[in-house]
Amino acid sequence: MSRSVNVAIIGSGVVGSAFLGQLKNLKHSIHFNVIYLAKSSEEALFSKSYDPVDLSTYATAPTQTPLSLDELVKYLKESAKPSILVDNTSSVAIADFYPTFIKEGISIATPNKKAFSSDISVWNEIFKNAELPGSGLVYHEATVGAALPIIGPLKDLITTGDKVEKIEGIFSGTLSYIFNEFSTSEKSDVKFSDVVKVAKKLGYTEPDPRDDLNGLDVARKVTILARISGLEVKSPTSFPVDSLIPKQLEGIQSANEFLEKLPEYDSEIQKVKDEAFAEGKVLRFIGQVDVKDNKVSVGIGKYAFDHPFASLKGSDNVVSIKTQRYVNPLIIQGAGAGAEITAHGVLADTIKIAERIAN
Ligand SMILES: NC(=O)C1=CN([C@@H]2O[C@H](COP(=O)(O)OP(=O)(O)OC[C@H]3O[C@@H](n4cnc5c(N)ncnc54)[C@H](OP(=O)(O)O)[C@@H]3O)[C@@H](O)[C@H]2O)C=CC1
Ligand SMILES: N[C@@H](CC=O)C(=O)O
Ligand code: NA
Repeated sequence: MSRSVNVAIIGSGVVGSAFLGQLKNLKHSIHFNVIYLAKSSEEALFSKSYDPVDLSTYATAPTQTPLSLDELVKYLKESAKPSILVDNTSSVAIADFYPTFIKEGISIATPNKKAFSSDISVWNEIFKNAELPGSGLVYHEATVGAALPIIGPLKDLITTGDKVEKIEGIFSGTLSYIFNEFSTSEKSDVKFSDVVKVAKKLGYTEPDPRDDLNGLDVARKVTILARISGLEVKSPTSFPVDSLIPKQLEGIQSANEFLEKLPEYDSEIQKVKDEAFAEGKVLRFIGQVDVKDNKVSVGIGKYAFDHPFASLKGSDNVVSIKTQRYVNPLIIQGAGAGAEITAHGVLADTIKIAERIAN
């Protein structure tokens, strides 16, 4: 008989619905039995008898109120098979519950950065519990650079005895696009506020572009990489993070009003771009982890026209990892955001877990 696992999925937004599509079409020797699907915080599909959720009809099938997280733990523990929780939300409440899921033997695959990049106490509890006998596994490759292989290879290097010296990269698909368009090796008069508006129109930004421009998303990714590399980063606000939101616009309520007023501040960032251009450099929004000097930072950096970061295209991410073994840094580059790209990273993690726990 083929091996199988039970799967509980939370969230069916941009990444979640792509994940459900890929899982529906998955061909694998292990059977993935979806016994719980919370489509949103209001609607869930599950049954007391653990009948599989039909992924062809989930969008229109009748729903129930989701289980509380305590109830979900109980429901999964009482199912006859090992279980994987796939968290495709950005919920802090769910992230704060990861230590409990793991302690109770439920494994986690997720692109949700919150648990790994908030207060260090949650991180410590997750990885302390993951060492307990019978605990669940935790895979979160898609929390940095979507499916790009960053976390897995970094952990492999460290586990096998390498020492990370410096990690530097462009970790935001949105800010990559914005700076790749705004600051180029060709002279251009394109305005920062216009590029932000186009990025929003193309669907690259968060619904409120300030959630990209404030640098916090990059700070979260950098926090994760710094912690894996051995630095005790307290939180994503415990180190310098440059915000691209002009000080004068910080108090504004609506995203639309913010976008209307942003052109008034174009000259500030234009000046920085022109100065860089005069030096033969472009601007890029980068995250840096300097393990040797115990320093983490997020902000605008200047790179020579012939530097690999300067020739980045579209919304690609790029990460440079310098270690004792990789004296010439290991460079990982490619799409670091998007529904299908992120979903396949989460599904690949789900499969990796299943290969270890299915019975
Ligand atoms: N989009 C991308 O390119 C990338 C995304 N990620 C990460 O992936 C995660 C998902 O992103 P994305 O799909 O874009 O975000 P969305 O906002 O599109 O989707 C999140 C979904 O989660 C649902 N949700 C929130 N809380 C709960 C809950 N308690 N129970 C059930 N459902 C809930 C929301 O529904 P509702 O609000 O209606 O309850 C929403 O549909 C995030 O953590 C994001 O940071 C990572 C890499 C790239
Ligand atoms: N908004 C993020 C998406 C995933 O983390 C990005 O632009 O990279
Ligand atoms: Na990744």
